[in-house]
Amino acid sequence: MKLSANLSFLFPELSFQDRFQAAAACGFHGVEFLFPYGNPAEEIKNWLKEAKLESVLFNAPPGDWKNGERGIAALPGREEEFQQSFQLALSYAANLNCPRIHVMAGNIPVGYGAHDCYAVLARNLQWAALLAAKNNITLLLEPLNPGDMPGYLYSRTSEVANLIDRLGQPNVKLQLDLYHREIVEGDTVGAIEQFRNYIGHIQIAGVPDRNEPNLGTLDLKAIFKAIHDVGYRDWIGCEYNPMGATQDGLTWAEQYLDR
Ligand SMILES: O=C(O)[C@@H](O)C(=O)CO
Ligand SMILES: [Mg+2]
Repeated sequence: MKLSANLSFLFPELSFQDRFQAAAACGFHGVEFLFPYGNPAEEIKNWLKEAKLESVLFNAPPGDWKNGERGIAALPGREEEFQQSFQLALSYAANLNCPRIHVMAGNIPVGYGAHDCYAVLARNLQWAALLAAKNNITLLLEPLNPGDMPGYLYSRTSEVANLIDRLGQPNVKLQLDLYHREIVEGDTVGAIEQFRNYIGHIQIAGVPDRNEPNLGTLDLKAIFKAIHDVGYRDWIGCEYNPMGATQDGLTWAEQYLDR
């Protein structure tokens, strides 16, 4: 298992910069984060280099996060802003040598239905996928549980799989966050098997509290077996809120970390 430290969640007591060295000291070789845009890409590139870490994943700009926006890729009337912000994400990806970008669809706006949003999202993704392909980048779509993300366009795995089928772009994939999956639909092991061919990235956290994956109801043994058995050998993002010091809570991951 290749575990990636999600630096937007882990090491919350440290500055964003210091989280890179902390992840390396815990034995991670890859890191991911939600939004890198508060720092110049060159700066983050140096932090990665100094800590000998790979950049695994980050999100395209989500719109006005503080005021509740959770992505703009599916928002009618925001197409130009989407294209500009996606270009910014691409430039960060090029600088950080990051092969994955999570594109957040957004919440269904008042006055529109899911159907309108899917039409906008499909057009935006067709455009973005071609551009990303030229840069060897995979775009990811992640079903999110409505408790954490009320109003988000999709929460079910099959909704994203159907969209991926309709798009027919080989570099648009599913970001299967096992925490969201378990909360919304359960049968997480079944999802790993059923949606194997759609998966471009996996994330993990304990259910239902989003702490360490071993705290809660997830059957980690069965999950790791399923991930192995379906032949997934890529990154698994540790995207959870540590109960205490991050390094103390990594006992569940001991065998997969280089320390
Ligand atoms: O699961 C999550 O919350 C993240 O992976 C994300 O990208 C949206 O916040
Ligand atoms: Mg996630």
